[in-house]
Amino acid sequence: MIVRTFDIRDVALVIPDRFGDARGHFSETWSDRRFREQVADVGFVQDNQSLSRRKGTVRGLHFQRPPAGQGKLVRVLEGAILDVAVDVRAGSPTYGRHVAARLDAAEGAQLWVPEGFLHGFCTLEDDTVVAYKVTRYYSAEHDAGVAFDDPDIAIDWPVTPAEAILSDKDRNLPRLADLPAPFAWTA
Ligand SMILES: Cc1cn([C@H]2C[C@H](O)[C@@H](COP(=O)(O)OP(=O)(O)O[C@H]3O[C@@H](C)C(=O)[C@@H](O)[C@H]3O)O2)c(=O)[nH]c1=O
Repeated sequence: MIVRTFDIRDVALVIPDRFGDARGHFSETWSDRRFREQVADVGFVQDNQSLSRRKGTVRGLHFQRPPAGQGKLVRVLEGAILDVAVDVRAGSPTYGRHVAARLDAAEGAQLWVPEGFLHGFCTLEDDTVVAYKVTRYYSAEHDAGVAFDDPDIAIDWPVTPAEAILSDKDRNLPRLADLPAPFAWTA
């Protein structure tokens, strides 16, 4: 397993080993022991999966407010995404900055998005299936988000705001600066 780090502390790109043979390949996509030792000492309680039918679908930027904050380990089963994590930990030297990584089914790379980050993605192909493990259960009352095209965050999405396919909920999210407190984590 290869673990790549970024300028923003605690986010990581995880590339599991793949063992290929004449049939195809085999991969341990997550191991509790290895993940705790090499990436983050966290446990996961829920697995999520979404299908986005159209290329250019944007989901995000989402998070759950404390105390229901979630770390997410994101991977792609079919298709490809640009996956984004935005640091919103109060006091973090990289507050408001983000990392963006291409995740696709062909390579099998995963993005570790810790608690205290907004998360979102844009599909790069039709019929893209995203799967992710989360460290806390879904809580509708703590569910919150920030506009994917917030100019203060300035993510270089592969689609324009007019082209992006969004849920009604995501179309009406506030900017980070306008997010009602309390929302922040301490770095
Ligand atoms: C996220 C989630 C949603 N739901 C329900 C609520 C709603 O009726 C339906 C669709 O929810 P949403 O529109 O929020 O789904 P979606 O826009 O795909 O939300 C997801 O986006 C990505 C970027 C994330 O990071 C996730 O944590 C999650 O926020 O599924 C659950 O039952 N459990 C869950 O864990």
